[in-house]
Amino acid sequence: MATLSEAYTETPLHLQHIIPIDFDSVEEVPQSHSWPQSDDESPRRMFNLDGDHFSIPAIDLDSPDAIEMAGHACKIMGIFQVTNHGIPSSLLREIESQAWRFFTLPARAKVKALRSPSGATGYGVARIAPFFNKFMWHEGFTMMGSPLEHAREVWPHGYRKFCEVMEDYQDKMKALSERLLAMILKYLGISEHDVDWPRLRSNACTALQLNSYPRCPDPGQAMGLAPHTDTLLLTILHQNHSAHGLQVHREGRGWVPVFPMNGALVVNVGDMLHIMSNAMFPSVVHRVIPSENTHRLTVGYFYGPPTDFHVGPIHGLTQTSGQEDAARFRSITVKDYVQMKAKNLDKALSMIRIR
Ligand SMILES: O=C(O)CCC(=O)C(=O)O
Ligand SMILES: [Fe+2]
Repeated sequence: MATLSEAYTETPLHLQHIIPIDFDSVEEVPQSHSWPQSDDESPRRMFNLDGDHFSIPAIDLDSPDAIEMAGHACKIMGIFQVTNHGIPSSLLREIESQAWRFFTLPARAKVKALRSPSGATGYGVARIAPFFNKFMWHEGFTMMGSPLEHAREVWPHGYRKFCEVMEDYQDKMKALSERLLAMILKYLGISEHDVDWPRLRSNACTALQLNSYPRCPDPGQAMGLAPHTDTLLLTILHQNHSAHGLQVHREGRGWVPVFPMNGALVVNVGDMLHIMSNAMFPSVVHRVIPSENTHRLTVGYFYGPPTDFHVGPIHGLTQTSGQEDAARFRSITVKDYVQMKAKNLDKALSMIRIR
């Protein structure tokens, strides 16, 4: 069976869409990174960190209402935060410090871990970069399992700790993803049999992404991460509590900030859960705005089914006879959907929509 990494080999990237600029060497936002101000998506037009006191629901996973609250949040917004999630705060601090250790290296050291043109792991610009004609104020490091090969290039004698932390974090995030997914299925009244749960879990596609948004001389002109939805089932994001920047798009309200909450992790619905829920859960559109004062680091963990798994509206949700419940998407393998998204970005969902 193909791995998630192999699903990306069909869409090789040019080096200009892999190597980030050397953020240490720029004193102003270069043309290549300056987003048009007339554009609807312009960061300046939408820049509004203080005006709106909207906040996404925070759910205590130990609470007896956690299932109901998580399901409801998926339905209403596609995003929520969780506390009492069981991830030790020491591990969150450690992963931040390892991410910091990597991103504060000089550019010539970071490129030793550069993603290969047809690869999915390693250091580089965001994978969505080729869909935009301006570059983002962002650099990332993607892992699928052990980062050993890349880490050894960067620190020939000091890679062990980095690898240990990244592997430990992925193990714990996998368990948390399974727990959250089981809660969500329960909320939907879906039995584990209906989604072939043991198979879904057995070879899950997962990825870990360290994100860095260096301090930006003019954040109003720059875009940290352009608007997108996440591809797999669920994303769990750790953002440092002092670092704002994540925004979600809300119908009728525009861009609203997701303020970090100390110790909480952000969970959002991705395209595959949107498809499986037959569009009951929105795949939340989100983006990141850089800051003038803070170098922001975040850690995203993406969880999805195995590459050969067929993703489609869950049978139990489409069984009733009413039009409302008829399947809205055709079913597609994870591998095909990942490739379709790599080639078409936000058009991918509509390409499998049948009503
Ligand atoms: O860094 C963030 O706040 C969001 C990251 C994100 O959306 C992603 O990695 O897909
Ligand atoms: Fe995302």
